[in-house]
Amino acid sequence: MAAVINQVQSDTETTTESSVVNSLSVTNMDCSIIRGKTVLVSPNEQQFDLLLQKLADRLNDGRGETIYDVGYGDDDCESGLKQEEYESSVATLQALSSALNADCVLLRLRKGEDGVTGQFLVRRRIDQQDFLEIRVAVVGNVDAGKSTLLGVLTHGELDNGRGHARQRLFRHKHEMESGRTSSVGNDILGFDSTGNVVNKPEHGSLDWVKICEKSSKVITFIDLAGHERYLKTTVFGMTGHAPDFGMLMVGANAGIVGMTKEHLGLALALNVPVFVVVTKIDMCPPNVLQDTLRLLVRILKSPGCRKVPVMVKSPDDVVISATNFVSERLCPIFQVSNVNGENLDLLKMFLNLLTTRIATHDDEPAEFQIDDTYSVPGVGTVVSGTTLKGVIRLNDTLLLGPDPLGHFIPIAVKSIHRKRMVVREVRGGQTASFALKKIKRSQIRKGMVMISPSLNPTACWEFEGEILVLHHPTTISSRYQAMVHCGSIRQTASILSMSQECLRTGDKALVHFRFIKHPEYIKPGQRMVFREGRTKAVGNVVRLIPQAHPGAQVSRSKPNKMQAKQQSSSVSHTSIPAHTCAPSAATQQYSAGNNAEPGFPFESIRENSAPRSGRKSRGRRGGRGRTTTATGTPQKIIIDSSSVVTSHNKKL
Ligand SMILES: Nc1nc2c(ncn2[C@@H]2O[C@H](COP(=O)(O)OP(=O)(O)OP(=O)(O)O)[C@@H](O)[C@H]2O)c(=O)[nH]1
Repeated sequence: MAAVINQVQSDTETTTESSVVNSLSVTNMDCSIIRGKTVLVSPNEQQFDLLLQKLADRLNDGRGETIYDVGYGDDDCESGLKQEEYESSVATLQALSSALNADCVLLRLRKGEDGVTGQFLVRRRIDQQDFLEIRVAVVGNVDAGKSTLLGVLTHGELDNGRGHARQRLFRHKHEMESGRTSSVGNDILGFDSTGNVVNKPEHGSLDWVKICEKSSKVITFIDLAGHERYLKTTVFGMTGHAPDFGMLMVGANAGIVGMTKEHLGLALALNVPVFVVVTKIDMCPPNVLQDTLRLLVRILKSPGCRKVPVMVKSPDDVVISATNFVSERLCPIFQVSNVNGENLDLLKMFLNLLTTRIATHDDEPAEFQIDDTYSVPGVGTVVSGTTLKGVIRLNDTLLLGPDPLGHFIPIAVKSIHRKRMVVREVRGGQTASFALKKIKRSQIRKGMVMISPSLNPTACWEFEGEILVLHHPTTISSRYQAMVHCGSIRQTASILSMSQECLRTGDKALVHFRFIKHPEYIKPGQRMVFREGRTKAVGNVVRLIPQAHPGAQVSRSKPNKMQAKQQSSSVSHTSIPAHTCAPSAATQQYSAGNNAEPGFPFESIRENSAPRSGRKSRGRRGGRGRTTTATGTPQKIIIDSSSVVTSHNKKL
């Protein structure tokens, strides 16, 4: 055994990881010889090769990292090794890891009656050009401590309780003055291959390129606004920035107030797994903290939410919750203080163990959604966004569009940046900025895409979506105009017809939408959420209507009853082609939740006694009751009504 390990260790010095794996003559893996709890104790050469191949596959699947169990048999009752067996197993795992240019770190050691077991993080060592990227959307009510926590995590300095740590994160003068986040901001936290934080602020600011160069994994926090006034921006951050996870922040003293449930509902609707961070435990009386936690647990367990809350209090809890977090049902809860630093280590450890949810789809044609545009002096037009599929390389020519006429134009990628670092390629799941050749910024808008020409993209004016109304104060009927958010698309659309005459809270319907300004690039299967004031409906795109063209005008007059019946029956009887999508699990979950509890998933649970701090929902121009509707995930839809017509034909 020792000879095998020594052989592999000396190999490592002279061979690269790929050559080691390629040199393995493991064609048809017979995994039966590497089963059982003792397989790592003293593997023969063939077993070692198979173990190496298996670990390499697991690292590839996990984009450079995996959690490895030592001493566990195929059956739980078989687990546990003698101390010396365990030590030999760990030595083998270390040899396997270093043969693959990876580090191996103990996460959890258990000594039971049956023997010793361990869980290890195996992570590839730093590649200066590549790192695993995880996006975490940070949501929660105003003053929950979102910006403060990000300042503390990324800059490594505690807060003074009066907003010291958040100052570094604000992007606008008015944010510094008011202490309120109003825009979508990004902050990064890098971890090296052994799980240590690499952020080292120099003169108070962070050098993103240095962080990325030293990191095997980078967490990007999408810092969103807590105030109701900026909900539209927050929704855009959740839909357009494709977060892997949501971090819901709750101030321990204020409790579940204001936008907390709204943001939780939004994450649920978008199928984004959520973990909760309760802040300010240093200044919160124990009975108030207990009340907050009790209410939080009740909300998470409620029929509309159906989560399994887990209080994280020790490193073991972190490992258990992180390894099971892929399932959207688990909801870890952390209790931290940004002032005295209590439990921040547990949170960092959890962040270090998060794994990406978006598959790379490297072999598929490239798709990139644009969420922002810039004009950079000396560089030209720059677009930023998320690569949804495929690989985009320097000098690739992609199709950019759709323009107002629905056309896509060829465009060459002049340079690529990932987190301000110059790179030669980006792949699915990664955010990036591209400098584009020969195009003006004014020709590009958020919501456009850059697509591989092989996809032959077409723009769409009209589509059908299946929606479930979670809550609406009155009814939604045809001619309802609302803003649709779909991935990074944000545009007003009209409802042309519905499978029901009107929709009320708890209703599910097939709805025919039409964009009012320009066509968009959307696809069946995209998640949809409707928002009106607060999150009220979810759904997904079911079918695109290709024959619709810009000349087709949206009928503004209310159809008579007969027309409405005809319209509704034509929609409800529309046959859905094979390529269209079945209702998503989330829609069904909401549906189930709503059967039990019509309306907003948590409507029946009363907030705690703390008063709501948010203002009344008002439009940007202060108009009364400007309503909004929404949709969401890989590409999500949110409808934000600019004029809502009730069943009595009155504008709200
Ligand atoms: N004592 C104490 N104060 C905290 C803690 N976390 C944040 N604060 C304070 O709470 C206040 C609000 O924190 P912010 O980080 O601005 O809250 P926010 O959630 O980002 O608010 P918006 O950006 O408006 O959504 C600041 O004065 C912080 O110093 C904590 O753990 N303990």
